[in-house]
Amino acid sequence: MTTQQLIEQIQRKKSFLCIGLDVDLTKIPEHLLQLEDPIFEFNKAIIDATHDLCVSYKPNTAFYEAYGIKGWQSLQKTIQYINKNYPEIFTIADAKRGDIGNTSSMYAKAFFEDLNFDSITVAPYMGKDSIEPFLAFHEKHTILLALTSNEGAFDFQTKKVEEIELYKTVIATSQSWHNAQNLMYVVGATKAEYFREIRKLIPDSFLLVPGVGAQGGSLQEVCNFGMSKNIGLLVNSSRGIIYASKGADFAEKAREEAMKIQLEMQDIVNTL
Ligand SMILES: O=c1ccn([C@@H]2O[C@H](COP(=O)(O)O)[C@@H](O)[C@H]2O)c(=O)[nH]1
Repeated sequence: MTTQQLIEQIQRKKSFLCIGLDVDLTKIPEHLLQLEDPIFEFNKAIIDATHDLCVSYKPNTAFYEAYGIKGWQSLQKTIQYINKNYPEIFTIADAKRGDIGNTSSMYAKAFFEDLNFDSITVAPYMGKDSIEPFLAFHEKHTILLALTSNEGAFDFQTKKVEEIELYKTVIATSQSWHNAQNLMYVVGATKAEYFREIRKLIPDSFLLVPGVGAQGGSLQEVCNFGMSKNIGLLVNSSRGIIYASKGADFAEKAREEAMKIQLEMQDIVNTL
């Protein structure tokens, strides 16, 4: 998917919501556990109930890898279901990969070609040659961890190296890499006060923003400091939406939670 197609979808739906599909079998309704593939059935119901309110789904691969080969099959069925039924949706494999070049090429093939995701999250720690294999893919997007939502982000990411905070060096340096136009960045909603500085470096890049909902980040603050002229944000909530109810009404309740966020986003989009 091109960035322009993503922007058009945001304008059409008046939403920049990304719903995280982080399926934990201990948290889903019990009646689903009797089915052949409970993870896929859960995702399918959530997707059918929310696809018009969001522009993106983000399965975190850990929640699938944890269930071995069956988990990978559920992930594959989920992405195929989205691509077939809701092709306008921007899909994110939250896999946080990155390795020496030839290994990164294989990760890129796995997620972009075999699974056919639109994007993948990657860790910048191994540098340029670990990320450029992902950037080489046409109409695919590589989402670099810049300033993450967790407390541990302060251990390294905000530390200064030669007077500059590491997350700023990651952002500025990565902009010089080949095909840097295919980069997006992860910035946590819990770090809203940093968005103004980040926008000075990358005024137009898309930011994936996890951390509203269960982690307590504020959508309004993120938008105040982080919005670009084309919105430029994909704000993610996972647990806050998909686990709104453990009963038979789980999909309906997930829709209600997604709609609360989308209505807030609609007001924000309308002010542009
Ligand atoms: O900085 C980061 C990077 C990734 N995540 C991931 O996003 C979701 C958030 O889930 P919630 O349930 O809405 O808290 C999850 O998959 C994280 O691994 C993040 O939270 N922060």
